Amino acid sequence: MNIILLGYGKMGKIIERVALERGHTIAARIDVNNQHEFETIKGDVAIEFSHPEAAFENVKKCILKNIPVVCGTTGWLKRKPEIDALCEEKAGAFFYASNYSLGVNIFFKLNEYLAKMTGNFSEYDVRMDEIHHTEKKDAPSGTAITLAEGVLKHVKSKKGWVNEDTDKKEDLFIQSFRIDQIPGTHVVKYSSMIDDIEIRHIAHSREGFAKGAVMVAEWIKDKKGVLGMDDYLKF
Ligand SMILES: NC(=O)C1=CN([C@@H]2O[C@H](COP(=O)(O)OP(=O)(O)OC[C@H]3O[C@@H](n4cnc5c(N)ncnc54)[C@H](OP(=O)(O)O)[C@@H]3O)[C@@H](O)[C@H]2O)C=CC1
Ligand SMILES: O=C(O)C1=N[C@H](C(=O)O)C[C@H](O)C1
Repeated sequence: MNIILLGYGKMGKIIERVALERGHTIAARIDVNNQHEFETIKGDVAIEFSHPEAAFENVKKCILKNIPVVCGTTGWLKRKPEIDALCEEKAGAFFYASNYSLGVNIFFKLNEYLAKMTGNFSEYDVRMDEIHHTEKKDAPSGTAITLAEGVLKHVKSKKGWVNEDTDKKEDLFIQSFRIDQIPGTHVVKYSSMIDDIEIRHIAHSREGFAKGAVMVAEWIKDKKGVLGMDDYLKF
C-alpha cells in the first residue's frame, strides 16, 4: 500500500517505520509546513495523527478526495458527527480510535466488565487517572474519555465525567497528570470502604499505537463507512 501520513510528529515517524517494515511505501508526509502538497498527492490510504485543531480539516479533505482515512488524533471529537455524516454522504471510509493498541482495547472490555459488576453495588465508587508526556495538547486523554464512556454506560449513579476534582457523587473524576516522556498510562479505580479494585494499562512505548494504526490501514483499504475498533477487532 502507498500510505499518506497526515502529521509527521512523534506518531507519524513511528508509523512510517512500522509501515516500511510491513512492506508499504510512503506517498507523502504532510505536516504543518507542507499542507499544499496534499492537493496533488495520490495514495491508497491516509493515516492521520496530527493536532486537535487540524484533524477535522485533514479528515474532511481525505473523504472529499475519496481516500480511506485512519485517524488517531484526539481532542477534536465534538466535530466527529459532522465527519460521520460527510463520510456517509460521500460513501467514504473513515476509521477513528482513541487508542490503536491491542492491549488498551482489551483493557476497554475489562473496564466495562468491572463497571457492570460494581455498578450493581452502591458500596463502590469509581474514579480514573491518566498520565502522559508533557507535550500532550489535550486533557483528559481520548483513551480516558473512552474508558469513562464505558463506565457511564453501566454505572447509573454517574451522570458524566469531569476533569477537575469534585465532591459530587454523580461526577466521574478523571485526573490528568503530565510527566516527561510517559507514553500513556491509564488507571481505573473501583473503591469501597472495604477494598479497592484497580486496573491499570501502561504503554511501554508508542509501538502498539503505531502497529495498530498500520494494521487498521491495511484492513480499511477496501471498506466503506464510519468504522471503529469494534468493527476491526470483533471481540
Ligand atoms: N489513537 C491513538 O492510538 C493515539 C493517538 N495519539 C494522538 O495523535 C495526535 C498526535 O500525537 P503525536 O504524534 O504524539 O503529536 P506530535 O505533536 O508529536 O505530532 C503532531 C504533528 O502534527 C503536526 N501538525 C500540526 N498541524 C497539522 C496539520 N494541519 N496537518 C498536518 N500535520 C499537522 C505537528 O506540527 P507542529 O508541531 O509544527 O504543530 C506535529 O508535527 C495527538 O492528538 C495524540 O493524542 C497519539 C498516540 C496514540
Ligand atoms: O497524546 C498521546 O501521546 C496519546 N494520546 C492518545 C489519547 O489521548 O488517549 C492515546 C495514547 O494514550 C497516547
